[in-house]
Amino acid sequence: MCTAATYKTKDFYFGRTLDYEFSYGDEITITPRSYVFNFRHMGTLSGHYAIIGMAHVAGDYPLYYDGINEKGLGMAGLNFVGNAVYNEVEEGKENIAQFEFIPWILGKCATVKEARALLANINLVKTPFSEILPCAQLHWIIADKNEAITVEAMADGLHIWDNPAGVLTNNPPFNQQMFMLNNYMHLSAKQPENHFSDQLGLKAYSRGMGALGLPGDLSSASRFARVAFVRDHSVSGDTEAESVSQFFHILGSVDQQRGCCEVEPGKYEISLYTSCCNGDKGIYYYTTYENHQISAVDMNHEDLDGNTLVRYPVLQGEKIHMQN
Ligand SMILES: C[C@H](CCC(=O)NCCS(=O)(=O)O)[C@H]1CC[C@H]2[C@@H]3CC[C@@H]4C[C@H](O)CC[C@]4(C)[C@H]3C[C@H](O)[C@]12C
Repeated sequence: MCTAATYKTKDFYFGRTLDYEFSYGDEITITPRSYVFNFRHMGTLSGHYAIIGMAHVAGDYPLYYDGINEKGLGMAGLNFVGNAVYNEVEEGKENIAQFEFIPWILGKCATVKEARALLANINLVKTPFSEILPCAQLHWIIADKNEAITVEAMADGLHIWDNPAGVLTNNPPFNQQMFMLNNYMHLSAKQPENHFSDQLGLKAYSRGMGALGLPGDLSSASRFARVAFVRDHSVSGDTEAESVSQFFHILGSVDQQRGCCEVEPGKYEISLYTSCCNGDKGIYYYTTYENHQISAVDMNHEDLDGNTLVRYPVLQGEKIHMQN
């Protein structure tokens, strides 16, 4: 499972949790403007927007899971198992392999509006990256400071949904996730009033009862509702520290602890990392399951006109601030 969200204070923030039972070996990876992308069916692309994000680098190719570009456009791929369907190559279309989708959009588009235009002629194809890295079944969130969309390639075609909630999790398809939010329209951050009965002296005996019924489990639909509620009610100051802190609290509401989601005997899905990109400043913040201290890589500290990938390892290990 995974959860992605957008957030806005003074700046625009975008990030995700990556929940799985093992890591593919990821690095915070900056692709500078002159790095040459050799698209499988679309020729080469150099001279594109610079990108920073989390990627598994294979043979000098950045297989991005999530990231932002220098214009503040963000994109993340999340599991969509059983529903994602990719096509055969089609003459006259822009044929993009699933693993090329993030570089294609973030390399070429400055805004969601531009991404929508590029998506009009796209054909997401099933060409795998390699034999050992076959197609991942994903759907995507693409967002900037003004709006977000969800892209789902399914058996009945490519869906591009407006995403006013600014969140994405996994199954079921996005329109169903949005519909299920209707079930929670009575939830509130305020204390509830007794509409149940005027015969019974019911009262709020605890704080937080306005959101009683918000699902607390780890299922994709429950995480969708929970993070949508938390994000929508989030209050934060405008400073970078306050905003980043609040963003990690939003995604903290769907954090997965080892032991609660057993995927096979003795194997547990956990939140391997949580990211928070500042789209305006080009900074990639992250924490990991084993490292709650926020670490960060700033793309503007690198030469963005270069042609080789810049890679930083994910820092692990808890740093405990002993006070005596
Ligand atoms: C496992 C992750 C999703 C986690 C998730 O959602 N778990 C919920 C399970 S559940 O759905 O809730 O049951 C996904 C998210 C992004 C993926 C990479 C994308 C680039 C690249 C694409 C290539 O084609 C294959 C290798 C590749 C490195 C991919 C590996 C893996 O697939 C990644 C990490």
